[in-house]
Amino acid sequence: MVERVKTGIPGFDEILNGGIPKRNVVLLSGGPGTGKTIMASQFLWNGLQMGEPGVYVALEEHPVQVRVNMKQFGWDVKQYEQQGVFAVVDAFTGGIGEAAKREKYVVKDPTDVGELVDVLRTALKDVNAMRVVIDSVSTLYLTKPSVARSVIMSLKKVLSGTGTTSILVSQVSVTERGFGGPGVEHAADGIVRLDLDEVDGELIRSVIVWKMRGTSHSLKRHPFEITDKGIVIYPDKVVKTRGVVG
Ligand SMILES: Nc1ncnc2c1ncn2[C@@H]1O[C@H](COP(=O)(O)OP(=O)(O)OP(=O)(O)O)[C@@H](O)[C@H]1O
Repeated sequence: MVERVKTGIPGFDEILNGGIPKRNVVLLSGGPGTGKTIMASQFLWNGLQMGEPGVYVALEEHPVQVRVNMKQFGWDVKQYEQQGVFAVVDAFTGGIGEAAKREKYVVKDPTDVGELVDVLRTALKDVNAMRVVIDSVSTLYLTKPSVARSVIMSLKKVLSGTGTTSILVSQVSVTERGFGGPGVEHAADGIVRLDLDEVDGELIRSVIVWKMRGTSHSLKRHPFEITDKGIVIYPDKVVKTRGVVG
């Protein structure tokens, strides 16, 4: 039987038939404001509650902001950082600024994937990470799409070498049907896509598991909500092209 990592996100483990197969590198893809960062943070926080250490690689936001954002959902990671079971890798500031000086894991040149991999490897080892989030991988190849696959493969090597299960956040534009480009999509073990669609004058959130190596899973598009406790997916409901059918 395949070993699984429970996301603990209400409804998500159900549509994954029990959770993400261990060691999978999952691309979490979606347009702006679809809930990628919240879902990825919730995955890490739930891991901490289950005694599974984690690492958050911040490429899009200041590490201080990452902690503030998580706290808004009641996910205060401070004590876990102090205990050494959670780490934020700062791949955002380049070490510039007063707040950045207090960060333990800093990537001096965030465009240098080699340096990022080295700092990540240290953080993974220090906290004995079982879960990792990279938010977002798109930042690493935005200006050079041709290197996307090699970037993902370098990350995959360090991640699978340590036995972690990971979520790589992938940003796509509102109109894009794909998940972040062919190199990335084929290299990932799983693809989960979040969407935000206007239906009858209202934005509807939905999630679909496009692929997940090592398991069967729901092939349906399920509605979800963002609450003040995080994401809640409705596994018994399906979103059709227009409107929600219960
Ligand atoms: N407490 C909350 N309750 C309900 N919805 C919220 C709450 N906080 C944030 N949201 C919703 O979540 C959205 C942001 O989610 P998130 O930051 O995860 O998006 P994202 O997919 O990472 O976007 P981007 O790629 O633009 O960074 C907001 O636009 C808002 O609609």
